Amino acid sequence: MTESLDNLRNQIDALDQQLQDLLNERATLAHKVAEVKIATDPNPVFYRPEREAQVLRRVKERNQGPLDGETMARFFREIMSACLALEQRMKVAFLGPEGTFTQQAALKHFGHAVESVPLGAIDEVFREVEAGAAHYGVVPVENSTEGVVNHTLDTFMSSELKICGEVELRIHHHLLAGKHTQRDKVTRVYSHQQTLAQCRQWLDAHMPGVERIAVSSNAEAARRLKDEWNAMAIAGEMAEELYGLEAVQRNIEDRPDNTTRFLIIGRQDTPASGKDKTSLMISGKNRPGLLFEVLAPFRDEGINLTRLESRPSRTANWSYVFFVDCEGHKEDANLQSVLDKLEAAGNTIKLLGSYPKAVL
Ligand SMILES: O=C(O)C(=O)C[C@]1(C(=O)O)C=C[C@@H](O)C=C1
Repeated sequence: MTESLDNLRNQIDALDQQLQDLLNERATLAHKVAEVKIATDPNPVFYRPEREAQVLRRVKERNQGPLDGETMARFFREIMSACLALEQRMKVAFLGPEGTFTQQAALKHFGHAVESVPLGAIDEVFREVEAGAAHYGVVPVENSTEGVVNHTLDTFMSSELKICGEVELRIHHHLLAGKHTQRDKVTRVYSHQQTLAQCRQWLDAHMPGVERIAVSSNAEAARRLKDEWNAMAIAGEMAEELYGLEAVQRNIEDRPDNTTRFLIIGRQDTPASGKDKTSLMISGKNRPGLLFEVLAPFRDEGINLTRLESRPSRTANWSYVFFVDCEGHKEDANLQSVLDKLEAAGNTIKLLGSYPKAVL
């Protein structure tokens, strides 16, 4: 016999009560953790990315369903976010304005119990964290279609901040119209230059005569539709909602798996979480075989590289620095050995940080 609706709802009510009690019990423990941190450290660090990554990984591993592991991890993401806010409310600077994908990435990584602060440029995000005006910052670093965000890599050259996390976000772009847009008279489309590039084929096919105008962010593109009747914007859902726009066509990105990676930047090193990545900047004297020599120790130690980029060094023309991402933590013996070998060969190494691999 099927159970009555009332009976099932009574059972849900009882479980909700238990869940609520347990959540508050957990929050009380997090509060005690904060007291221990304050008592044992003159500069206590409340946000612990390595611990959060371990908790989220465990949630996914032990999950039995029917809810899937990803969904369950998102619940725990928010639970820890709220617990952390009881210890200290995090101020997280991001590449704004409100409604950017970077803000979406910040909330995906930290949960919603943080204060997110929009800033106008990538280097402003770095400076805000360096000055201690924000605890952490979030900046884009690469897109699966368009490649690296040069400005972010270049800013690391002049910053002592550490990478303490990464976030990946599936990026969907929508063609948006404002309340006043006359859809048959559109002569221009606004978006960030990276977005225009990610939608190039779609725009060629569907809006061939329309001028593409690059602006500072997708959110800025969306904002402009407020006072323009013959323009459209390309932006994501967050900007669409924030600026009250209407989607004319959804998901116009050329590649359906279009993904952007973001970095979390902070002032502290992050201990090992068990599944980590390390980012390095390596420069050496320009000579035949330099790149080969730089890469050989990684091969010898069996360390997998996940990214390799070269950028002008900005110290002399035609000299370059290599940005290398690899698996492992800087405290791992084999990575230590790579760093020793590279230094012994006269290269300059800047450790940009070891941090947990993205979990969500
Ligand atoms: O374990 C800690 O250090 C905590 O502060 C607790 C907790 C949690 O809620 O589990 C909260 C914030 C930290 O970023 C990591 C974990």
